Amino acid sequence: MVVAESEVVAFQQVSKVYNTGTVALSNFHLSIKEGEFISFLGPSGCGKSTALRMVAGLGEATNGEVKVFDQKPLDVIRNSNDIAFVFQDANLLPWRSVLDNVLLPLELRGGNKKVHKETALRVLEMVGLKDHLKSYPRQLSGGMKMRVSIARALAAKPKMLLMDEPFAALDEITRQTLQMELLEIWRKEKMTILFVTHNVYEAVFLSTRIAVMSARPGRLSSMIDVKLPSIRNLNMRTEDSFNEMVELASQCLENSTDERS
Ligand SMILES: Nc1ncnc2c1ncn2[C@@H]1O[C@H](COP(=O)(O)OP(=O)(O)OP(=O)(O)O)[C@@H](O)[C@H]1O
Repeated sequence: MVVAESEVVAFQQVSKVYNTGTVALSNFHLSIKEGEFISFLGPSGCGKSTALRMVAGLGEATNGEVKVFDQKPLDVIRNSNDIAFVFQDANLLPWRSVLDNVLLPLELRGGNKKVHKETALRVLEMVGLKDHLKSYPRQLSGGMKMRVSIARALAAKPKMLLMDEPFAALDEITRQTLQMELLEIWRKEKMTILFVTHNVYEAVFLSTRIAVMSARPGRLSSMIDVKLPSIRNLNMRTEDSFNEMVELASQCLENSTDERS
């Protein structure tokens, strides 16, 4: 189990109003500690992606402040590789092989090509793609494309992984396999993971804590400590303790939706 220690992300009374007038976040307050696996759970349009994107420096707070490693997110992005982002769409370059897609961000950074290749091979092995190095995206299933996308993010050795509904487009079996693999990577690499989902089961299965957000404008409606063993496995889903957590998260989600009125 990774021990949560210092604060790595702080949302301090953050409000976000887009120039269309949409209030996406209102007084959003949350502190995330090193090594946590935090899911943002909430109804569609409640500002989950907006919050996640702000951690990556993609959009500034209208009011309040977001701090990452006690710095402005953009400064972290500019000066380090500490943050990596995985989107729902794998966003691979179709003309580059699996290996070359993972190598691209490393090449752009410059440095030793041999070391980059070793790094790329290591992360591709972690996601189970070492036998597909020369394949092209068109030859891969949706799950394999997502594995490449995760490998590409891991290649930079980030301290924090931001994931915006990465498994939403995958079938249930692939989704479960990737969830298990992600937990394994999280444990081995000792990263902090911020994960957006609107799937209650997924949030409970993956997270150490769940930030339940209320419908627009998004606020933190409740924080759930997921009281399950730190090592998760797929059989847990049939256990009472798991289903009780799902029940609790569903109830919080329902209450957060009621807060709209
Ligand atoms: N660039 C933008 N300009 C204007 N409005 C935006 C922009 N991005 C998001 N919004 C609006 O802000 C609100 C929150 O959007 P956001 O994508 O953060 O929600 P979400 O909870 O991630 O939604 P979903 O679960 O459907 O992906 C929505 O009403 C959305 O339409």
